[in-house]
Parts: sequence; C-alpha cells; structure tokens
Amino acid sequence: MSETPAPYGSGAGGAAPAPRRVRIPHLMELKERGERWAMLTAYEQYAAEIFDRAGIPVLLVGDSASNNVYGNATSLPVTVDELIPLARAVVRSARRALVVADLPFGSYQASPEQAFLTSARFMKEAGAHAVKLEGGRPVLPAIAKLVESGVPVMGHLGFTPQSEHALGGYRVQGRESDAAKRLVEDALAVQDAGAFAVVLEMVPAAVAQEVTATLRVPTIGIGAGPHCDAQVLVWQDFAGLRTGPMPRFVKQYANLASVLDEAAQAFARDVVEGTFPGDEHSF
Ligand SMILES: Nc1nc(=O)c2c([nH]1)NC[C@@H]1CN(c3ccc(C(=O)N[C@@H](CCC(=O)O)C(=O)O)cc3)CN21
Ligand SMILES: CC(C)C(=O)C(=O)O
Ligand SMILES: [Mg+2]
Repeated sequence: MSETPAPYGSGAGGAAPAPRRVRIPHLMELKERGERWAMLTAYEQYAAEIFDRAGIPVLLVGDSASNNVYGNATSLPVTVDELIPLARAVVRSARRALVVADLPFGSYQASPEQAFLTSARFMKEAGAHAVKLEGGRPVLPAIAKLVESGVPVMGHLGFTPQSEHALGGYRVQGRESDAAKRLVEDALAVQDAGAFAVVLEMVPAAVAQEVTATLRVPTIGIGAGPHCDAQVLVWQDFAGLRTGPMPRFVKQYANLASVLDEAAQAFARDVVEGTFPGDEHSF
C-alpha cells in the first residue's frame, strides 16, 4: 500500500505509461492542416522534462550549447564529444518530444562519410532521433547520404551561425532579390535531398513566407517572421535566463535570471545571518 516515491530523474509521470513519441510524418500532417508548432532548444534534464510536459513536440540540442552552456562566445568551438552527453540527457528526459541533435562546426562539412559517422555517434551514443546541419548546396551530398542511411535530417538556411565569419557577422540573409531567389532554391534543394524540415534564421518575413509556401516540408523560423510552419528559440533567451543584449527576434516569456538572482541573494543572506538551516532542515 505504501507509495514508493519516484526516484530523482524518473520524470514527472512516475509509473504513467510512456506517451507516444512525436514522429516525423506527424510534422508533415501539421503542415497540411496549417497547424503551427514550437521548437525549443534543450541541453539538460529539467529543461527537457518541462518543455516535453508542456507539449513542445521537437527539442533541439543546439550547437548553441557552445555559448549557452559551455561559456564560449560563439557556437564555433563546441565539439561532438561535448554535445553527445547533453543530447543523451535530453533523450533520457523527454518522453514525447522528437529530439534533434545539431551537428557542430567541423563535424560534417568534410564529406558525406564524415557527416554519417558523426550522426551515427549522436544516434548510437545519445539516442538522438534526427540531426540538423547548416547550409545549402555544399551539404546536399551529406544530406542525401544521411537520409539514404536512415538518419532523418533537419536543414538550416539563412543566417547560419557556424559561418558567421564568412557572412560578416549576425546579419539578415536574403534581403536582395537575387539572394532571396537563391534562398528559395537552396530550400527546395535541401528538401529534395531528403530533409524533413528546414530552419530559416534571420530572413525577411516575405522570403520565409515564400519558402514556406514552396516547400512540402515544414519551415521553422527564428527571426524569420510569422509565416513559417513552426518557430524556434534558444531556451535561455525565451526564459530570460541569459542577460545582456538579446537579438531582436527573441521574446522573453519569463525572467529566470532575476528569479535566481533573488534566490541566490536570499540564500547567501540567510547563511550569513544564521537563519538557514533552521530546525526543520536539521537532524
Ligand atoms: N542564446 C543564443 N540565442 C540564439 O538565438 C543563438 C545563439 N545563442 N547561439 C547561436 C546562434 C547565434 N545567433 C544569433 C546571435 C546574435 C544575434 C544578434 O545579435 N542579432 C542582432 C543584430 C542583427 C543585425 O545586426 O542585423 C539583432 O538585433 O537581432 C543574432 C543571432 C542565433 N543563435
Ligand atoms: C537556434 C537554433 C536553430 C540552433 O541552431 C541552435 O540553437 O544551435
Ligand atoms: Mg545551431
């Protein structure tokens, strides 16, 4: 009769049956029905559990862990060995969401074979359900190789942070009409190579609208206007955990930094003043 408490890390549901995992065909159905959806990044257990419980259907273990977990200034330095344990934690913690692992800079550009070996590591060692990689024409053979080999691929066009030095910084892409035309062509090529979705980062809303209308697979916008099939934000941005200047495309839905600031100050004060621990915390 006594209830055994769920062990730490077992998730909120305890003995509840595992809900059905979101599958890629479902994302196509949502597009056909005109239903929009949200994606968030996640890099660890509690964020993954919370977003999964909230019904976010796709979680991205972004290479943005580089500058949101590992303390780097950009996404360039993060390695496969650093991302795999984070992806594993998210896969273990999300019961329903599809978990996509972002392939970091240098782990797929050399050849389709390199892209496959890196993706196989994310799938075998972390249990990732799909991978994401950046770029258009240069990565089409890699996308085709992955898809032929059973690896679902999410594309990423527009501003591609791994190329920030080549692109000359954080800038909107596809503003000129020839660049917009190339973006639509690249998106079609990425789809035709087999990608199941395409992230569009920092592109004019009208261009993202055209890509969204052209593609059969869903577009996922970040700074790409309201017409995409889905939207993605980095979780430390949307939750206000990160402080400092935010890109214009971020909407802050909470202010976790100030919540934790106050909590840390209160804890420190209680310890200094001797009011923590109290009798109720002591044995
Ligand atoms: N926390 C975080 N959020 C992100 O959205 C994000 C990352 N990290 N790391 C990887 C990339 C880098 N990205 C970024 C980073 C900065 C800007 C930025 O500063 N944008 C400014 C300037 C735009 C301009 O000059 O045109 C903005 O106001 O949007 C944009 C995208 C998006 N990704
Ligand atoms: C912002 C998303 C699309 C991303 O690539 C990342 O978080 O690394
Ligand atoms: Mg990324």
